[in-house]
This record gives sequence, C-alpha cells and structure tokens, in this order.
Amino acid sequence: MIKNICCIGAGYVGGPTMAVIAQKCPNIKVTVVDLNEDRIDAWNSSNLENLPIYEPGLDRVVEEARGRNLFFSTEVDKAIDEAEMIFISVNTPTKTYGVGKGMAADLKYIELCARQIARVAKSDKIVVEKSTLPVRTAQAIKDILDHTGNGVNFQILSNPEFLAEGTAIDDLFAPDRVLIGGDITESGQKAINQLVDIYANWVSKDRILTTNVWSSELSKLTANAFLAQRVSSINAMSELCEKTGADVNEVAKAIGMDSRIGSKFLKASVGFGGSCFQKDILNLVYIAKSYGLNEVADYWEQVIIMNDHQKRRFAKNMISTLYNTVSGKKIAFLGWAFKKDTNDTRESAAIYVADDLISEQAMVSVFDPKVDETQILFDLNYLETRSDIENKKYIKIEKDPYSTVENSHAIAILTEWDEFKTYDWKRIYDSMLKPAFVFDGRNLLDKKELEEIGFVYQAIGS
Ligand SMILES: NC(=O)c1ccc[n+]([C@@H]2O[C@H](COP(=O)([O-])OP(=O)(O)OC[C@H]3O[C@@H](n4cnc5c(N)ncnc54)[C@H](O)[C@@H]3O)[C@@H](O)[C@H]2O)c1
Ligand SMILES: O=c1ccn([C@@H]2O[C@H](COP(=O)(O)OP(=O)(O)O[C@H]3O[C@H](CO)[C@@H](O)[C@H](O)[C@H]3O)[C@@H](O)[C@H]2O)c(=O)[nH]1
Repeated sequence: MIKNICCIGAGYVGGPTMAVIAQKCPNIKVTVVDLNEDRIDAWNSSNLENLPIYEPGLDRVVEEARGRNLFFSTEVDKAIDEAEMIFISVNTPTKTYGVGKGMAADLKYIELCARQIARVAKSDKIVVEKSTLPVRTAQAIKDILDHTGNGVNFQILSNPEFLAEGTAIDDLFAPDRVLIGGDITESGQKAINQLVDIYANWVSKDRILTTNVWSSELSKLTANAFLAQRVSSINAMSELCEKTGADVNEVAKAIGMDSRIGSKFLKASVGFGGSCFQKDILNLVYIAKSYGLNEVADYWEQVIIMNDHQKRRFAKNMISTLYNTVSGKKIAFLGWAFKKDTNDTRESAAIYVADDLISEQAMVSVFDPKVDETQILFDLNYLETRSDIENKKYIKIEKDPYSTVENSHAIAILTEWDEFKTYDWKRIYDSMLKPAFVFDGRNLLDKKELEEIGFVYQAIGS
C-alpha cells in the first residue's frame, strides 16, 4: 500500500486532484510541490478565499485535508525523496520557439522534473504522468530516469486527467472513468494496481480502466479533440443558421435527442477557450504530421481553424452592426474567463474579441466576477498586438457590472456566468446609449425579454 505521494505542479490540475486524493485517502500523506512560491503561499493561506484557484467546492476539500495529510510546499527535493509515488502535473504549453513552434507541446518542464527525480531518488519510485503529453513521452521520461538515476527502479504510468474547470471537484468525486496506462511487464502491472488501489477508495472498479501506456497517452488527446470538434461543428452550423433562418439551439436540441449523437457539448458559442483544447489539438496535428499523416493532421487542424473563425466573426459582426465603426465607442464586456465558475482566462475568446475591437479603437470596459485587472491586462499584453501603455488607454476593468455598462453603446456577453441572468436588465437598458445593443456570445439571455425592454439583441446562430 502506498503511504506517501508527491505531486510536482500545484496548478489547476495538481491542486484539486491531490486535494481530493488526500480527502478520500486519509492514510496517505500527499505533498504538492511547486517552484512558484506565491502559488504555494496561496494554497497555504488561512483565508480559503485566497486559494490560487477558484473552483466550486475546492475550499471545503482543502479545509478538511490540509495540515492533516495534505501539504503544499516549495521543498521539491524533500518531497521527491520521501514519496513512493510521484505525480508530474506541470504545464505542457504549446512551444513558442524552435522546431514545432506554435504546434508541438513544450516538454521542457516535464524533462526538468524527470531529471530532478533521477537526481534525488534513492529508493524505487512510481512516476505518474498526470500532465497531458504527446503519445510516447513515457519513453523519454524512462530514458532519462534509467540513464541518469541512482540505479533505483522506476515504473512510469500514464494517468491523464479528464476534469473540466468549473466542475473539477464533482468530476474528481465521480469521474466517468479513471484511465491508467502502464507496462505490460509484471512490475508494470504491479505499479498499475497500486494506483488502482488509491482510486478504488472512492471510484468503483468498473470505472477504472487500465491500458498500455501509449493508449492511455493518446486517449487523452483524442478525448479533447472529439470534445472540441463537437463545439466547432455546432459553431459551424451556427453561421449557417444565421444565414438561413434556422435556430442553432433548436438544431442542437433536435440532433442531441438522437442517442447516437447525445446532447452534451452542443452549445454554440463565441468559440471555445481554455488551456487545453487548442494546445492538445495542435499537439495532435504536430504528431500526425511528424508521422507523415497529412490528411489526419489537416482533419483535426480544421477544428482550430473553425474556432478562430468563430471568435473573429463575432468581433466583425459587432463592428458592422455598430454602423461599421466602434472607434471611441464604449463597449461593455460581461465576462472574461473562458467559461463560468473559473478564474482561468487562458485562451479565452474574450481576449481575442477585445483585441479585435481595440484595433478598431473601441473603448472596452470589462466586468468578470472572478478575474482581476492584472490578469486581464496580462492576457491582452501577451498577444503583443500593441504596448502595455496602448492597451491601458483602451481597456478599463470595473468592479461593478452596472458601472461597466453605463453609457455604453453595446454589451458583449463573453462568459456564461449565471449571475448575468439575474441582473436588472431594465436598469441596464436605461443607463445605456440608444439604440442599446446586446451581443450574446453565449446565448445566455432571454431574447424575448430583452427585446421587450428595447434592446437590439443578437445571439449566436439565430
Ligand atoms: N487545466 C485543466 O483543466 C487540465 C485538465 C486536464 C489536464 N490538464 C493538463 O495538466 C497539466 C497541468 O495543467 P495546469 O492547468 O494544472 O497547469 P498550471 O500552469 O496551472 O500548473 C502547472 C504548475 O507546474 C509548476 N511547475 C512547472 N515546472 C515545475 C517544476 N520543474 N517543478 C515544480 N513545479 C513546476 C508551475 O509553476 C505551475 O504552478 C497540463 O499538461 C495540462 O494540459 C489540464
Ligand atoms: O457545448 C459547449 C461546451 C464547451 N464550450 C466551450 O469549450 C471550452 C472548454 O470547455 P470545457 O471542456 O467544459 O472546459 P475545460 O476545463 O477546458 O475542459 C476540457 O479540457 C480539459 C483539459 O484537458 C479536460 O480534462 C476536460 O475533460 C475537457 O472538457 C470553454 O470555453 C467552453 O465555453 C462551448 O463553447 N460549447
């Protein structure tokens, strides 16, 4: 029985997954380590509102386990040394330099972890890939561990994480499946069983799937590609709906009732965001190309092309509807996060829409219930379209939704936060310039109600 676990990387995956393992397995000591001191301090904060990640239910899990058998620390070597099982949960962003720039996953953080484990480990370890990795990465990790280690035995498992942000705790409590890939050798199977035993503390065995390492690694990329493809497919239809008088919500409902298609992930939107879909599909495209599978690569790349188009055409439509100019006009954004119930903004459609509008000299005011000013400015500056000083001239971050919309020409809904539905829309209408436009990038609001108030209301796909 495993008694001591360490996880390298205290981010959106490492933090919540380890908090849940610790809560469900009080007899296992779980230490989550990170190089980022501020992040670790925030995880250790006595005020649970200051945890570095906003995720419904996370605070209660952390409150129960932290200090009992859940620890957050920057002492990476010590945690590696003491652990029998080490999860690697570091970031694997798209490469921004060199071969594979803009496509391949950057594995430098993974390699650094492998080298650190090899240097520090004095006893046998099971190393678990929790990060999303290109198929066959386990081989590279194994090479590094076996050739630079201190002669100790390592088993490498792949255990990709399928949680979605905003529902991470529910997803971890009741996963559709847990996937564990390992070597087919006897010691490989033993390592798999040790990880199965941990999850079996709260997940029924028939939901714990074991495979070879390569299937497990590739299944993660495949799952994200299929999910993102559904969003791009319905978004492609949304544009056709707008031209033909069909309504994409009705189309989605009609096809979703076919049990072979299913109703989930058919919500038309301003485009998918988040740290995973784009990165993982680009990675898949890169892998396919590297094997010379150009048709396979092109097929999946189209999902990204469609998504970029959807974001861009949302901004274009705003500009053309606002009489072909937004220069000097106040445009209010409700929402900046890539989806509701998270403070994560990575690849959020809002960033790209804002960037396009600012290029047309719009004055953008933003309100998001969980995203702060520093993050919003960081996101815009990261695109490097213009300088920080220039961006600051055009964007204003507000703390109150009503002042955000006051005297604006138009509102754009970029995130589907529930609270937006509960606002006093008559009060909002009264405070805006007329005609008062709402561009609903999430099909969140009630068209009839808004039109009765007097808004010019435009949704996606109708
Ligand atoms: N975010 C999600 O919803 C999600 C879901 C499933 C899988 N994933 C995958 O999980 C992985 C992690 O994603 P994330 O969103 O948690 O990333 P993140 O950026 O939030 O967290 C990664 C953390 O790793 C730390 N780190 C990097 N190198 C380190 C090192 N050498 N030593 C110690 N700490 C180090 C960073 O400081 C950072 O805090 C990625 O591969 C991602 O694709 C993410
Ligand atoms: O019908 C839909 C469903 C989603 N989205 C958008 O798609 C993006 C991604 O949403 P979601 O998948 O719910 O969130 P993520 O946290 O990115 O989770 C995905 O990416 C994770 C990281 O790999 C995986 O673990 C999850 O299983 C996978 O759902 C968001 O911008 C959503 O608004 C839509 O526009 N329409």
